[in-house]
Amino acid sequence: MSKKSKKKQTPLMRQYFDIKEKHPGTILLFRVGDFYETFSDDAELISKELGITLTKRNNGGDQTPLAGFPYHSLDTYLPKLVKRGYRVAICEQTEDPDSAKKAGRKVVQREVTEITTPGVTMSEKLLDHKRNNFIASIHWAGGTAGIAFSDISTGEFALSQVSKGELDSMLQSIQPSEVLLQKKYKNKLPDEVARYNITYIEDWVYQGDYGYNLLTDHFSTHSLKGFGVEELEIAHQAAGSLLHYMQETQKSSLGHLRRLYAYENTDYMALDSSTKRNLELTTAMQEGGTDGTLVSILDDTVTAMGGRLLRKWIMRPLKKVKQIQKRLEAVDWLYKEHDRRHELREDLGQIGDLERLISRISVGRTNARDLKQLQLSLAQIPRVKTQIAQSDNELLDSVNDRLKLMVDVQERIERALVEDPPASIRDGGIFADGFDEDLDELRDIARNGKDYIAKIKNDLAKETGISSLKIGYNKVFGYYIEVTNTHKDKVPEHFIRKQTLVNSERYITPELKEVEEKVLSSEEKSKTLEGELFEELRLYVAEFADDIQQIAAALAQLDCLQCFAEVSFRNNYVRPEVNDKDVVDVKKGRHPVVEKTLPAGEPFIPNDIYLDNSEYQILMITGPNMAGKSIILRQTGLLVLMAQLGCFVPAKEATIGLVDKIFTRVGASDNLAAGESTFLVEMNEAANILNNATPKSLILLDEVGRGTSTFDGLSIAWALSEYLHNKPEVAAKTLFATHYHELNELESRYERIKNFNIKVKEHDGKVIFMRKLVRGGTDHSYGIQVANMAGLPQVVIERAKEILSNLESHSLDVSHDGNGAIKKTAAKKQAAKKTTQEVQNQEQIPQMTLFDTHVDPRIETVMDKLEASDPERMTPIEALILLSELKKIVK
Ligand SMILES: Nc1ncnc2c1ncn2[C@@H]1O[C@H](COP(=O)(O)OP(=O)(O)OP(=O)(O)O)[C@@H](O)[C@H]1O
Repeated sequence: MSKKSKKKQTPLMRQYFDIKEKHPGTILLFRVGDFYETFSDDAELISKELGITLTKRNNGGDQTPLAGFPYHSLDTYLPKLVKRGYRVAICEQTEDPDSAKKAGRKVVQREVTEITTPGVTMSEKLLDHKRNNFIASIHWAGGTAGIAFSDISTGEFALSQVSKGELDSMLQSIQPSEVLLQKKYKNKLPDEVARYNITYIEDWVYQGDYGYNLLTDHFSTHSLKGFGVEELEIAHQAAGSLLHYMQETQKSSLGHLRRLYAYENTDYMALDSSTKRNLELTTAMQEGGTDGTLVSILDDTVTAMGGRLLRKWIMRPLKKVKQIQKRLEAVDWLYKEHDRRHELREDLGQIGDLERLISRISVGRTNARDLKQLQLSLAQIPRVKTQIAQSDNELLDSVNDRLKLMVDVQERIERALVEDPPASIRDGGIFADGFDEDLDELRDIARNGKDYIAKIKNDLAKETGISSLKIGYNKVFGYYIEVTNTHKDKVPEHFIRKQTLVNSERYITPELKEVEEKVLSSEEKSKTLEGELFEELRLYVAEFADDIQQIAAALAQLDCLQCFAEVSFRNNYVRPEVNDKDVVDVKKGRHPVVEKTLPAGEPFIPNDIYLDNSEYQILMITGPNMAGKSIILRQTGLLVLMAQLGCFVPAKEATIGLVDKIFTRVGASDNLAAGESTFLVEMNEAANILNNATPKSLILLDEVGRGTSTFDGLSIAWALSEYLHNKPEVAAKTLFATHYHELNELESRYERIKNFNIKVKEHDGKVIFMRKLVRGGTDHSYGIQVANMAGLPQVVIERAKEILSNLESHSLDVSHDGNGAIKKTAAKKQAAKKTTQEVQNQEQIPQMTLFDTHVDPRIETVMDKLEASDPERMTPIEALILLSELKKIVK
């Protein structure tokens, strides 16, 4: 805005644009009387986003667009804007119009008091009580990313340094609602962060000692050694910039951010981002909600803190046998103690969200109800302690030790507040009678003002002997004493004459004025005093933020443990044996989610899985589409993961040799990252597995190679299996589900590869799924039968059968996927032959007669057409047209 145009503006608009300029990238809600107004571009934006009428306001001759809403609608509109990813600054009037007038100002002073952003908010309307709301900041140096994240609503603040490759998985665990980056990345956004809501910060915030100094200032420490994060220098910049941003937006001290901790990955099982997604731990792959996820089955926590911790646990299963056993033991005790567990659930259920309560209390965005809830929650602690006191269990004992009673805080709040305080801290009525003498007096005066004046009147009448003395009130003098002229001579000297009327005189006395002052302002004063007392109480409680945060952490842990016990009991899970050995042995295992979601009357068929590093390292699992291959794979992954969470598992018996990492690669069509080639995604994931697996890992490969031609895919799958078998450093336990029956050949060549299949029966041309994993390979796909069951037009099915039998009678061992689509084109034939040849030369695999070179050329054309078609997307008419085209070719 040029100076000239500034000159023309009205004072209010000038003030608006000045403040707006200081808060770039935010929507400025500008308080004008009882309204929050927006102008110019902001007005156009919010009118569109919130469906509010757009009007115009005179601005020094110009018309500026204007849109606003009443101040009491802030709670409705603010969350809407922030949920849509906007940052919103609230600009309040910081003085009343009278003071402005007295000071000769044309407009009242205004100030931005708070900025709410997707990642920095205390608003309950924006927060999900069972989820953290993290904001992260990232700083890259060389190949390392320093990352810091915080949830301002709970006081959590952590930092870490990871390789570029690990960053994606880390962000996946944290799922930040906002990511801070240096401005310099604006035009070259790194891939790992592209899908997040980015806020760009001035480059200097990430430079030099600024961040480090800001952190040490905030924590009042000389260094960060005490937090064990001194060495994480790259992450200091990230943590510093994050603190800078949070301070800027909150405009408060953030006293509840008490510690920094290093978010280390080494103590936890590694789950890369695709594994977290594929195993559907907290987010469903299809709709993105929680239905059908592991957390939807496991979460029966009864506190918000427990709910949030559970999500963190699920994203970071343990990797140390001792720690896992400790959790299992605690769960076991709670599992067996049914009565105690039920009572504990009741007691915990009465406890409010201590983490968020103390955060709000610390930053001052709170009210008396929060304090009351804190008190009532703390009052539950003795009951909780009693439930676990008898456990004689290491973990539960440690929880018990950390549950301090906080008697002083409780008593102070209890004494101070009324039973059911109001939501507002401005209107009084918060404090109990008897808590504060001055307040009692003020309330007494306000309540009994008239009695008080009457008493004074009686006292004065007695004192002066003027029985007709009256006390009256008018707006000019306030309270006054009226004495008729008859008694004028009895008026004592300390009466001050104010007015002479025909028959009487009016007086005041200092005592009367004092009382008047008290009566008239007692209500206002008592409100102000209550405000001060509240602030005092709030600050007193905020002093205990650290203790309360620790209690919250202990309660969250206890809640998760009882939740595992409850869920395990209800779902008939068993306690797994977790050890350091190299065997995963599950008897009658079930898929925790699928067993709950099958249609009524359809039982889940349990299966055994045995994996080790000496004989059963790679299980090659074949079976028709829909047989249950993917389910077996995922179920094994989830079972291992649950065991390492310290939860019981859906099985009859389970021994889990510790797994350091789980990798998954699921079928190409099951998971398509937008815009990326299916095959490329698949190969990236496969490469990641081969580069990072160890003999302690568990790999779940579902139809690797499906994204390319049969020969390429088969060759890759073959070579990959050999690599995992032959290379000792990566010889991980592997489940390999495949449609390539040719891979069954591997069993005879490699000692630790074993064939399994999921049994089906054929009856009247239909497939009956037995869902049983049995030893041995298969050589039949049943693809056409499954297509039939899926409702493909009969004419297509019949023709497909004809083509298949033709192909087979031509000894054309063409590999086809389960839907009958033939995977071969003339152009690819040469390349495919070459690939096979190369594989054969290098590895001397047995001769596979995949293609007969004496194929009728018409078949080639049919095959091309079929390959180009997608029966799943075809309408019956399109299928018929294709069929008649095919017929013409082979005529
Ligand atoms: N053990 C089981 N008990 C009962 N139902 C099962 C079982 N396993 C799988 N199912 C059912 O079969 C369906 C298909 O299973 P799944 O997706 O694992 O098949 P698939 O062999 O991987 O198929 P495709 O090769 O087409 O991907 C599941 O959605 C589930 O409803």
